[in-house]
Amino acid sequence: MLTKDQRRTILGSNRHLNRMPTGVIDAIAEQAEVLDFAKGAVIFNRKDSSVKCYILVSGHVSHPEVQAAEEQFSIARETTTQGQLFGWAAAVDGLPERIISARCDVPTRVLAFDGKWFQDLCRSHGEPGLRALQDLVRSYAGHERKIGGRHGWLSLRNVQKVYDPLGKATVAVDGCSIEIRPGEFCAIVGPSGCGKSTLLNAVAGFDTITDGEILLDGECINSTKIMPKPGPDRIVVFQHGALFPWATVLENMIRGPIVQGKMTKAQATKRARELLAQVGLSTIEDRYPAGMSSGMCRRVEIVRALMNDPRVILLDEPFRGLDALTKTVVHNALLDMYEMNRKTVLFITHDLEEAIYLADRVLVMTTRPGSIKQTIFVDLPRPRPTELLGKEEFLQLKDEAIAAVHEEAVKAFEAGEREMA
Ligand SMILES: Nc1ncnc2c1ncn2[C@@H]1O[C@H](COP(=O)(O)OP(=O)(O)OP(=O)(O)O)[C@@H](O)[C@H]1O
Repeated sequence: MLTKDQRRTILGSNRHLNRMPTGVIDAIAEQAEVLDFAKGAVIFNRKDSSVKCYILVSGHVSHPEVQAAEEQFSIARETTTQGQLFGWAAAVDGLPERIISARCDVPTRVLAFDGKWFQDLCRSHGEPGLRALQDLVRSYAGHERKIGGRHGWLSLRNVQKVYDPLGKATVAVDGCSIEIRPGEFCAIVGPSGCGKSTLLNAVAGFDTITDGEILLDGECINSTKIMPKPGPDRIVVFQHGALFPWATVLENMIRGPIVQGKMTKAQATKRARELLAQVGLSTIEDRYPAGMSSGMCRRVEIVRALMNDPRVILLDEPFRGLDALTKTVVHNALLDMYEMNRKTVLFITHDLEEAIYLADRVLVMTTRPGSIKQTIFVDLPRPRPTELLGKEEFLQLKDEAIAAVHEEAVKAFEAGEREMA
């Protein structure tokens, strides 16, 4: 069972509810029922006259009627993030017909409350409550982008990349499609050479693609028709540190936004200090990279990535080569940063344990030419304590990932043998 405090925390993680008067969250925490559904169960279907609202606690829910095109800015095809609200459509007066079904893809837990009661509750909190309810409806019903909602929707559609050095074509990636929702933490794993970095470089705008398209918040950022370019909306953190050795931590943090003309020195310094304080690094602002451990440097790089308020953070094996203990520290630093800022994260790694510990969803790639072979939904609640690494539910997901990657690694090895023969 969930305690009232736990319910409050989950409800408070919904940014719309969080903007309403605190009485709203308290009242829902009081009223809501905790419901558990098995894999495959239907929470409601579109013919239902149910007027319940649901908040996801854990699990994964699909809404099959939502079309890919609408998904871009409107109702989600999936409910995957803790605190996400669904099922509201039938409950809200005056909303255009948009009643969808909800089916559980994995065992799912929700907080359920009566929709009409919820509307009245918002009204009873007066004008601010009503306005917040209208915002909530508008944003979930298709105007999220127009009202300046959350950014960072990444769509890779049928992406292909053929490298052609000296005329010997290498098809690195083919038919690769991925949708990453704003604020989702998505990890990509796969055998060596399957095209992970190729995908990340294409999203970052460092390289072209030979077919398909990549969109960020609906805008095409890479296709055969446009020349991709990197931008401050996509920040990359690489395996090999990229701090300026001649600059202090603070100078490293503020340099980018100042050079790009995005902030004055005073603004950048203020922002940098806020971010360093958020992750407990205030005391090291005058240190130089050479005087810091590699783990500490990596933590600074992660917070530096937030300076420009990017839409997406791209991490290419950022922790490769760190020892196990340091990895634990940087993982927790990354999770803290993610909890506080909820940016869309695309994380590439060989380390399956790391992928599951950090991500909401782990995508396993096939051997080259790479495409998505399997999706592993990591329905483990956040925040994630280190003890989770030994828990049965964690180990099961890890086994699933190991089996999927191993199969592909064997194929890659056999293909390599054939190429050598
Ligand atoms: N610039 C390039 N020119 C030619 N081939 C390339 C180039 N970059 C990558 N490749 C090839 O494309 C394939 C995918 O490479 P990529 O680096 O994306 O794989 P990866 O999954 O990130 O590998 P790893 O896990 O080993 O880092 C590999 O066969 C690689 O040799």
